[in-house]
Amino acid sequence: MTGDRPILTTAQMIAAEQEAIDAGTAVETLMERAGAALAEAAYLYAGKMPILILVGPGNNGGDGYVAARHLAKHGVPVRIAALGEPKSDAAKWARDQWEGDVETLSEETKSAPLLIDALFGTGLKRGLEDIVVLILSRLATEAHVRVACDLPSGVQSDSGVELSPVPDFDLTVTFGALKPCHRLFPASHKCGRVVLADIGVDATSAWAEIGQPRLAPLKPDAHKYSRGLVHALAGTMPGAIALAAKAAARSGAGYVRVSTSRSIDGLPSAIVQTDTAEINDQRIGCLLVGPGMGNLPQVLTMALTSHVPKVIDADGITHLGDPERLRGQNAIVTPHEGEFQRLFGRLEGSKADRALEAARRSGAVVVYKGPDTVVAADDGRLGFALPAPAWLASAGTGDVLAGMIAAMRARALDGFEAACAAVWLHGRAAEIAGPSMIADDLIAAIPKALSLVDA
Ligand SMILES: NC(=O)C1=CN([C@@H]2O[C@H](COP(=O)(O)OP(=O)(O)OC[C@H]3O[C@@H](n4cnc5c(N)ncnc54)[C@H](O)[C@@H]3O)[C@@H](O)[C@H]2O)[C@@H](O)CC1
Ligand SMILES: [K+]
Repeated sequence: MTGDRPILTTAQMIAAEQEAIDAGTAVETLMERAGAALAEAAYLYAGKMPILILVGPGNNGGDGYVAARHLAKHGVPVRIAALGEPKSDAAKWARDQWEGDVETLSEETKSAPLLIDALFGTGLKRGLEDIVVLILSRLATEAHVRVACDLPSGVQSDSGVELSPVPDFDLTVTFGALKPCHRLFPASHKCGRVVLADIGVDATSAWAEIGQPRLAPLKPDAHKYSRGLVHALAGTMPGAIALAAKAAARSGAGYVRVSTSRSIDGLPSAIVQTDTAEINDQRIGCLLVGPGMGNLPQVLTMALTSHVPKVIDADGITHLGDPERLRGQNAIVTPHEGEFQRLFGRLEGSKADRALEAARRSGAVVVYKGPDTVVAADDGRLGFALPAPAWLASAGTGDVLAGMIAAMRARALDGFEAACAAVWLHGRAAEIAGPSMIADDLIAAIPKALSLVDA
């Protein structure tokens, strides 16, 4: 995912910051850049409106003091309300640079049209005290625009979990790199727009946001097999495999074939229906099993005898039973939460940790679906999807995703890249299809989503 925006844990962020400090950049310089970026982003977003900045005791609060100084230069009234005195040297430095008053944050604190939350960032250790939650919630409700410094206070940076209730923000300005909480639910849906400011810290990681895929353009001498043959195995519910097969075809597979014991109505004539399995055909770029498979575990067992790359979805996952069956299968599995727990049990850690552990245990690429889909590979790569539209939660959209992944895999992307490309395109197709879409409309929107990537 070269070029995609890296996502750093708190430990990685501290290490990156330390590297910059060791190379000669003072921590105050980093804070100055962060606070200036926060001020600029807030000003560009909200314009000239009176501001209240809430500052905490750590460096997140330090960023808030710096931002106040920069915003005051624009001639807007800026007030600061502090939750305690600054504790770190850098935050004390930032406090000393601020020439205005500092109020004590309390139930009496008056709101302002623009609220900037610089209470806590990556250093949050526990939930906010109840009284602070209440004050923050009131001030957020009374503001017209809410901006979070680095991340909303109350959010645990590495997991996206809310350690205490968090209001909705319009904008989050983060520094150096995205953090897992910007892309993991529920925090991902509280951040609003996320602006990433460069503060001169070198951020590299095997974790990244899933960005726009780079698909090789079609070669002039392309033929149907070079574009990829997707072979789908039907089961008891043909509607689901029909959706997946159509999605594969619309995603650019050169040839889509469905093995089925009875004719499936409504499949385009371009999708070939066959009553033989043909799973050992060496031309197959990707085998697709699971959507609508129903209670026919023998279909999965047969698929697992084939050596071609495969996507295993839905009932296929349910019937796997043991993740070890995936080892050596060159497989991509696409569980939602319930299927994930059935296959891998209740794993520890954040969704990112769980996805990676599942990939290590199975050797498969794991597309762990939800409002915060992540894609994990057993070599440690982890992709975080952009927040997907909520209207994707409807019947058949998972079958469509499985078909899209199969098409990307069949065009010879590696399993991880194929899954990331399909997840990105699926999200964009959903945006194009709009709030009242059904799974069929999502398929119809795939060509427009593909045109965004110029493939
Ligand atoms: N890592 C980096 O490269 C940079 C980080 N910066 C800022 O620094 C922030 C991290 O700063 P810190 O590590 O000082 O952490 P924070 O500012 O998030 O807070 C840490 C302080 O809050 C206290 N604390 C934690 N949870 C609490 C709770 N629930 N109630 C009361 N007190 C609590 C801690 O004891 C500590 O004193 C980032 O979020 C970012 O805003 C920027 O200044 C620029 C550079
Ligand atoms: K904050």
